[in-house]
Amino acid sequence: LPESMVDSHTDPSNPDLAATVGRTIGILGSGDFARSLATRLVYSGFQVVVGSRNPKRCAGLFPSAAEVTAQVDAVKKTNVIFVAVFREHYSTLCDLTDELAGKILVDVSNNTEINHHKESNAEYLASLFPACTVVKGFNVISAWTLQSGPRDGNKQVLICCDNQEAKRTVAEIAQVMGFTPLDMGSLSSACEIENIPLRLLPAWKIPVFLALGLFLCFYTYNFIRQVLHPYIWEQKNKFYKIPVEVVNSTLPCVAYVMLSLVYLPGVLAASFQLRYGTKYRRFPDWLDQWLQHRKQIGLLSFFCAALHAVYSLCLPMRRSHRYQLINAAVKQVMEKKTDAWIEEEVWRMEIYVSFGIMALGLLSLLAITSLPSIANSLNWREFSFIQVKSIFAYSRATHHRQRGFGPAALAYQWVAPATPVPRWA
Ligand SMILES: NC(=O)C1=CN([C@@H]2O[C@H](COP(=O)(O)OP(=O)(O)OC[C@H]3O[C@@H](n4cnc5c(N)ncnc54)[C@H](OP(=O)(O)O)[C@@H]3O)[C@@H](O)[C@H]2O)C=CC1
Ligand SMILES: [Cu+2]
Repeated sequence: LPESMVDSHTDPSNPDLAATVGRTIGILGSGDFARSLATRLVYSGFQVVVGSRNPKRCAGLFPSAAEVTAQVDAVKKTNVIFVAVFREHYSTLCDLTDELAGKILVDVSNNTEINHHKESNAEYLASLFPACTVVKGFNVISAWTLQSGPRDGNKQVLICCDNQEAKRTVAEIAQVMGFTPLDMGSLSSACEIENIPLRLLPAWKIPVFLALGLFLCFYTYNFIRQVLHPYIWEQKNKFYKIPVEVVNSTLPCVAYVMLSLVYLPGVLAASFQLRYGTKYRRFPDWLDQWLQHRKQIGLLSFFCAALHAVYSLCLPMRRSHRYQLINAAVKQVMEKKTDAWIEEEVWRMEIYVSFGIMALGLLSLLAITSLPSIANSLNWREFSFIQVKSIFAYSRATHHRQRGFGPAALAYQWVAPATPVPRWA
């Protein structure tokens, strides 16, 4: 598992950090990424020298504090060089082999397809320049993020390299730029790091399929009950219920089951830990996976509940509802009844609607506090106050505090992962 490099470097008075500022950093290439990187580095207090094949043409595009020169000159002036060039053009840099010898090259490149090439871009660069130390990093950061400054949800820079010293240097640069460096180990992890920006919402795949599956099951059940059964046994045509009413009775079922699936793995994890008497034993893989998907499952549950609320609000807008109302009124007139008020029914509905609104309110609170930017602004007690006490009895919560971060605390968290996973995952 990735080990965060932050802890040992967070101290701003750290002499290593102070030494990085004011240092010269080189960039090869003058494209979007190079420009954003140069801007960020200049803001962060570094000297920047950009090496371009055509320095005159692109000098105006860079901040004035950055020096734009020929590739050879730029390389000579610094020991750390970001290669902001596509993989396809790495070989054109071979003219610089002598000047580059002994320096740190940072490979920031991405691919257009997962596992497109046999070896990762970084390993390819390392094979072209055996006398250099290649560090993989920054590819998970977009040019836009670089330019606008690191934001909460997108702060981590994954770094890997075979040389500890070089990795440390690049990690320090990332830190001065306001990012959170994350040590991903040796250069052989580069392939994994290069695949990250290409994955489409990896954490959402299982939860989305789960939600769809549940929806399908409940929809079929509700369809049989509300439409098919009356049709077969009473010859009543209720097919108009398919688009709204059946969907509306399906959504809360999905929301409830999903919400219980958010809390169930915590309980299982707690029993697992109690059974083995330790929290230092790994959970089985399926449980680990499940624990890590709780946030997405919870948010999908909220999504279904929110849709259910909108559908419910729209129920009286339908023409079918209007006809039913008129028919009932006509029927009542024919029966010469003047008052249709049934006290019990009225109370049932009032309470029913009120509870529904409150449940949705609580669920929104859970969903909002599970967003990283908000969860980060709460401390552990505040977080558990909202996540735990808004739902469970206070006695359970005091029980957690005695157990610290042990099994019981785990049981009721919605989002905190059992194992440290990178934020972007
Ligand atoms: N754009 C983004 O958001 C991100 C980009 N990256 C990576 O950064 C790298 C650069 O991307 P980006 O800046 O967007 O690309 P651009 O096409 O905008 O820039 C590429 C630059 O490469 C330089 N270059 C050097 N040698 C050659 C050559 N032989 N043929 C063509 N160009 C050459 C050129 O600069 P000059 O003419 O001055 O020599 C050119 O400006 C890529 O590897 C990309 O995967 C990674 C993360 C995000
Ligand atoms: Cu409801």
